[in-house]
Amino acid sequence: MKIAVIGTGYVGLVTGVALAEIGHDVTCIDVDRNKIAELNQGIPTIYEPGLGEMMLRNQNANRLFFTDQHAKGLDGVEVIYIAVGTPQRADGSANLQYVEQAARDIAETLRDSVIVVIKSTVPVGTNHHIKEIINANVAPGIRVRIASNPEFLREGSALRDTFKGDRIVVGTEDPETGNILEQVYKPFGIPIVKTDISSSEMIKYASNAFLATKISFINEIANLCEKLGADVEEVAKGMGLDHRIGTAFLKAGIGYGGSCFPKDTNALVQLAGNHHHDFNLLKSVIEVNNHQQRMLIEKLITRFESLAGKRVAVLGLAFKPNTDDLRESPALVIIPKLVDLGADVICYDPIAANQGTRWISAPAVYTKNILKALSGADCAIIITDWPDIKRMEPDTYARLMASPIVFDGRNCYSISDVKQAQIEYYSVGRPSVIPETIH
Ligand SMILES: NC(=O)C1=CN([C@@H]2O[C@H](COP(=O)(O)OP(=O)(O)OC[C@H]3O[C@@H](n4cnc5c(N)ncnc54)[C@H](O)[C@@H]3O)[C@@H](O)[C@H]2O)C=CC1
Ligand SMILES: O=C(O)[C@H]1O[C@H](OP(=O)(O)OP(=O)(O)OC[C@H]2O[C@@H](n3ccc(=O)[nH]c3=O)[C@H](O)[C@@H]2O)[C@H](O)[C@@H](O)[C@@H]1O
Repeated sequence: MKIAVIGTGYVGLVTGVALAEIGHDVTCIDVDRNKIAELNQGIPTIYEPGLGEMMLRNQNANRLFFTDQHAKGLDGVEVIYIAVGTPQRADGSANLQYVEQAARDIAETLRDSVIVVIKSTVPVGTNHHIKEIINANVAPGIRVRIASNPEFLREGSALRDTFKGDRIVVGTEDPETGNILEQVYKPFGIPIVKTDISSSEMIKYASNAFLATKISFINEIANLCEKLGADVEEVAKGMGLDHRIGTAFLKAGIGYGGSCFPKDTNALVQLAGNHHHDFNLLKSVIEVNNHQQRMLIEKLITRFESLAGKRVAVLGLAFKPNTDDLRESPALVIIPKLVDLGADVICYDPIAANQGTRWISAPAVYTKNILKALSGADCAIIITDWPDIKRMEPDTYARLMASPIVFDGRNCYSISDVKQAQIEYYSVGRPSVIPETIH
């Protein structure tokens, strides 16, 4: 099938590449000329393991094209995906200006009837609003059908999530549109949930809000474990083995970040409020997360009388491993606060180090060399559980640092391993380790 994808951010690019990989003829359109130029040279504009090879293979097979010209990209297509951003407005609601603009661009360019699929995460009611915009601007006689098809991929495992996802959700106004999209997706062999448009839009927000709730729940349990002498890793394992609960998303830590959980939970609270529904549970989930992101700093302040002049190594900038994305990363809260408290901050990230100065204005040094970051440091803070950080022997901290005091926001090491290394260790929801010699 001939398909266009509007937007080549994370979702648009992965969607375009995956649809080409299963045999469709795909053109991705973006208004960002620099991105299109890079993509046309076979350079992926996001960091995602395996994406570059798949992209190039499909470009070489003439199944995948990139353009900044809507007229060229939309010519003769049967299905158009909208995958542009829906960032958060100051009041927490979703900013729909890019989706609305994409709808106007489509309407002004269309010459034939099509199905417009909204893949961007949008509040309930947006698909109907977008259909109205298109119908108001499209040439007479052109029939546009609309469909909601939310995306569930995770950054860093986007290809696996796309090719081996649990379900594909398709919300339509009529069964025929649902059947056509079912054909588009058939080669993936993933169960397809066909539903109405409003339910489909809500499935996306409810899923992200539920996952965020699981994380804030286990983080609250972790905070309680610290006070009561229990170990949250043991608790999560014991809970998760009950199939009704499940082990996924029960990893306690420094709080969730990223481009979606924070924005989508806020947008759902706003949407509820607009309909006179006070979503108290979700408001608490957000509050718990905001506190969790500051929790390591509180521990640091309790441990040190003053951070003035202390050399602090921050390990990890990205909001999670396998991405260079810093959006809503706890690093954005923690690093400026450390600088404020007078610390001399050096930050390590294997992939995102060169993004540091773009995102954080407070003065800090950024490096891709973990040994350089740790050498001579007075304490270390782990923000991202990158595999190389997790693989590092705990006694490396003792060997390299001026004083091996580690605040681990991701529970990277087992308590028994840490006890064998001569380091002082504070993690999340587990007993602290303070070697005899330090007492
Ligand atoms: N990033 C993620 O992992 C996931 C994101 N989502 C949702 O998918 C949507 C897209 O997210 P991202 O890919 O992260 O967005 P992004 O902000 O990284 O990229 C959006 C792209 O759209 C382009 N664009 C904006 N207006 C345009 C227009 N009128 N015509 C052509 N291109 C245009 C921009 O230049 C940009 O390249 C959002 O609603 C997000 O909530 C859903 C699941 C996962
Ligand atoms: O709508 C979206 O954009 C996407 O948001 C999340 O995906 P993503 O943000 O890429 O990453 P996750 O792996 O879900 O992690 C989000 C945050 O939660 C944290 N997390 C995750 C799991 C956990 O057990 N504990 C925990 O603290 C991670 O460290 C990270 O900061 C969802 O998992 C995707 O299904 C969804 O499509």
